[in-house]
Formats: sequence, C-alpha cells, structure tokens
Amino acid sequence: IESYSPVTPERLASPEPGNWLSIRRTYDGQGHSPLNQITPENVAGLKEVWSAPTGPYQQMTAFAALPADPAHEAPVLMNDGVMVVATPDNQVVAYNAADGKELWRYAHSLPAGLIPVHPTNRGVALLGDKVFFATLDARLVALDAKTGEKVWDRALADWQQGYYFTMAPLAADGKIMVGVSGGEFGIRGFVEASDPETGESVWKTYTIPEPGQPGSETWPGDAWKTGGGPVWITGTYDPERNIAYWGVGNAAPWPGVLRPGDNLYTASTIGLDAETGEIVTHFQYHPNDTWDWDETVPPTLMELDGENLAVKFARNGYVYKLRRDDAGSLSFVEGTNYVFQNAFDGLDPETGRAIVNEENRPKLGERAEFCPSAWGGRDYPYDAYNPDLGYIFVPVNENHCGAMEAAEVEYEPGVLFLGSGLEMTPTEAAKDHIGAVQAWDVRTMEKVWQTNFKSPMWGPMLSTGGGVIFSGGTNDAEFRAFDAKTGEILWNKRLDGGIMSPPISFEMDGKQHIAVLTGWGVDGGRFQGFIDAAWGTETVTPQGGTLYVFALE
Ligand SMILES: O=C(O)c1cc(C(=O)O)c2c(n1)C(=O)C(=O)c1cc(C(=O)O)[nH]c1-2
Ligand SMILES: [Ca+2]
Repeated sequence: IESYSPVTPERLASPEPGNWLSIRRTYDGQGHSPLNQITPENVAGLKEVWSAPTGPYQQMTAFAALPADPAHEAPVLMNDGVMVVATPDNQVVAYNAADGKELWRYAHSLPAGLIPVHPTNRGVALLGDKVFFATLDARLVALDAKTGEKVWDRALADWQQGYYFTMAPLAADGKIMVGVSGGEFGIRGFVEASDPETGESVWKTYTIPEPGQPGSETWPGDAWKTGGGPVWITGTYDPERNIAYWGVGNAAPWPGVLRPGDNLYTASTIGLDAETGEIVTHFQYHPNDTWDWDETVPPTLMELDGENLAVKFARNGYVYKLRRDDAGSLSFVEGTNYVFQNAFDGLDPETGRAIVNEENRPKLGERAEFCPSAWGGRDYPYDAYNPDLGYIFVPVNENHCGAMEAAEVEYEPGVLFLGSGLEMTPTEAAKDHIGAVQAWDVRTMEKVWQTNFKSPMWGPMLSTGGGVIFSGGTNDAEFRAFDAKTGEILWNKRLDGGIMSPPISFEMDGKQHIAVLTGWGVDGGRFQGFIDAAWGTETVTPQGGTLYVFALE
C-alpha cells in the first residue's frame, strides 16, 4: 500500500463520517454511521458492487465435545479506501475498497494441538500505521498496515491452560487493550494493556480479585484461582474520563452452588482507568452466576438529554439503563425483562440487584430448569444505537429454556471445567419465532417495535443516519434492511452464507456503501443444532466466507 492514512487517537475518538476505524465505529459502541444517502425510500435499490472471498481456512482441529464451524464475526474496517478484516482462523486480509482486490494477507500460524472452543475472531484494531489482532493461541500481534508484515507478537497467556482470544483489541489512551476467553476452562480472566510500539505489558487487571483485594470476600477459599470471568468482547471507552467499560463473563465452574458468594466481578461491567488499569466502578447483573450468562457485551454509551447513560441488554434477559456520573461511576436507573425470564423474581428497584428465584436455581444432584437457556436473551451480537431517534436496536432470541444439574468437578488445567451438562429446549412458542430484532426508546425504556424470525437471530446490528438499520443473523443467509422507526423489512438479499458479522457503512466517491461478511458457525450454529435435535429437523446454512459491498445504483 503506497499511501496509508495513519490512524491517530483523534481520528479514533472522532472518525470521519465516511470511515469505519474501529469495530463499532465509535468508542461508545453505538455501531452507527451518520451517512444518510440510503433511506427507507430508496434502500430497495441497493445492489452488489463487488464481493471477495476471504479464502480457505487454515486447518483447525474440531472441538469434539461440542463441534462448531468457524464463523466470521469481524467487521471489515474502512480507512480512506483501505479495508482490513480478520478471519476466524486468524488470518488478516487488506482489500482495496474500490474493487475488492487483495492488497496483502497475513496468516498467523496456530500451534499443533490447538482446539478452539469458539473458532472465531471479532476483528482488528487500527492505530498509527499498525494493525493489531489477538489470536486463538492467546497472542497479541502487531502488523505493518502497509505490508501486512509482522512487527511484533507476544504471548499474553498460555493457550494450553485454556486461555484464548476472540475479541478485537481496543486501541485507546495510547495502548492496545485486550481481554481473554476461557470461562469454560476455569481460567482467571483479565484485561491487559500493551505498548503499541514494543508490545510490552503496561498493566494487567484480573477480573477476579485475589485475597485482600476488594471483592475477594465474595469468593470461598481458593475458588478465585479458577473462577472464570472471561472478557471476550471489546470494551467501550469514554475518552473524556479515560475509562474503558468491559463486560465480564461467566463464573467457573458453571453451577453457583460450587462457589457460594456473589463472585465479583463475574457477570458484571467493570470500568477500568485506562491509565492504570484500576477498577474504578462496577455493576454486577447477577450475583453467583449459575446459568453461563456471560455479560461480556459492554453497555452501549450515549448522552441523551444532557445525561450520560449506559444501556445494557444482558444475556440474563433483562435490559438495564445505567447512569454514568461525572466520574464515570455506574449506577442503576431502571431495568426490566425484554424476553421471558423465570430465573429472577425481578430486580431490586433501588440497586438493580437481581432477586434470584431459588426454585429455578441449579442445585447439586437436582435438575433445575430456567428460561432463557444458557445462550440468553442475547449473546455476542452487538446492539446499535441511533442518536437522532434515541432508539437502541438489539438482536434477541426467545422461547428457549435450559436446564442444569450441578455435580462436583475437579479442576485440571486446559480441560473443560463445567460441573454440569448443557441443555437447551425450544418452547411451544418457538414454533412461532425464536429470533427477533427489538427497538427500545432509551428515554422511556419502552419497546417501540419487534420484528420476528422463525430462525434464531445471531446478527449484529448497523444503524445509519438515513434511518435504515442492517443485519443478517438468520439461518436462511438473508441480509436485511429495516426501517429504524417501524422495524419493517425494506430490502433483503440472500448471500452465499449465514451472517454473524457486523455490517458497516462507509463513503467512497461521494457515495454511501454498506459492507458485510458472511460466515456461519460457532454458537449460533450450536444453538441451531439444539433446536434441530429437539424438533427432528436438519437445518443447513451455507458457511460463506465472503466480503460483500453494496451501494445504490
Ligand atoms: O467463557 C468464555 O470464555 C466464552 C468465550 C466465548 C468466545 O470467546 O467466543 C464465548 C462464550 N464463552 C460463550 O459462553 C458464548 O455463548 C459464546 C458465543 C460466541 C459466539 O462467537 O457466538 N462466543 C462465545
Ligand atoms: Ca462462557
């Protein structure tokens, strides 16, 4: 690449309307493009401009206990005509946005014996003249953005002990931050910041406190050492207060009865001082997680009517409106369930603490049923926020329940540390629909519309200034445009594979474009597998693996 526009901190904090420089475009996680040429009136005229296969996968061993196909979950980033994307098998590819021509490709070599439980990658971070990505063998890699050549590469944890990376790094405050996966292996989760030039560690903050640290009193004995708390979705960031908000996943092993206590900071949002890594605020969605409800998606940040807010659709089936005070501390405003949920009796109206229904809580040697299942009201796929409307759009799955029966389990490094089986059963109402997109008005915290799909919904959302939202996510490989105000489907096109990656919007030659990647698998595929098993059906969704670009003619 001859001319590459360096990605400055200023550009990351305030990207040009025509570019998409970080995975949700802006640090607040809104997934919103201000471009407004594509409108409800003209979106039906959207046509493919070009498409490019991301190429064959490197060989990866399948996870025999719970097989899954690799899935594209990375958005393509757009920087002044250069597009960069990461593939599920840890390749990074740069394309010319004008014609889809491949500019360079980097293939990270994965060690023999690696068995990815979640074979995916959620994208790269751009900073300066480098591209950063985090690998399934727990390394952080820096590439030269002009050539794709490796600049440095460092192991942040030991993959043989069950640590791995699936998230896109966060480039903020002159650092590259990344959180670690491995909640199903009894890891001790962390977020680590590295120096972009040298790769050296700047700070490392564990999500599970050790004895003596605040929150350690919420863990019995040595349980903190293997307590889980993975962080596998990129944090949102408030540049003004220099706080990054990260979501912390499930506690390990799964059944809460094996580790009595609140188990901070599992199933929480934590706010880290980007300078030091210090935990400056936290909000726990449910104490003593026992449902594998990773709360890893960070809250979406917005300023509305002069208030700094954070809205979180939790995997536990409740939506939370939180306030961020002048120091960036989180406090509960209100919350309600957005799908049917019978694990809680409600939320404490003052604190937002979940009031757990003890009857449905998994116990030792006794099967307990709960709704929604472990995959929750929503899983990984991002919501998006339209600041003009004050609406937030969230992909959900409902009408499915789970069950667990707790059993004692011995920790062994690098071996699944679950303490329960995993069940998922669609309910009678699932015959009508499982997946849906919901729109909520953040002012009133009321649902404005809901558009249902018979299929599960595993598609991250894109919001645009023209009042059109885009997503895939269903097992029929359709890519759709919806009216942001009503939820009406305005346009749809079947692509070469199911879509689990976030669509983006960018400008080229004065024209608004939409780009998205196909690539179906990981937990959306597993979830479909459980439905097929319950109903005796066989759903085949093409795998895809192609980058598509669309524009009006
Ligand atoms: O505990 C963990 O470390 C961990 C990691 C991941 C991941 O890194 O993708 C997922 C999950 N858990 C998980 O529970 C889950 O439902 C899930 C879905 C997906 C996906 O890509 O669709 N990843 C993950
Ligand atoms: Ca998990």
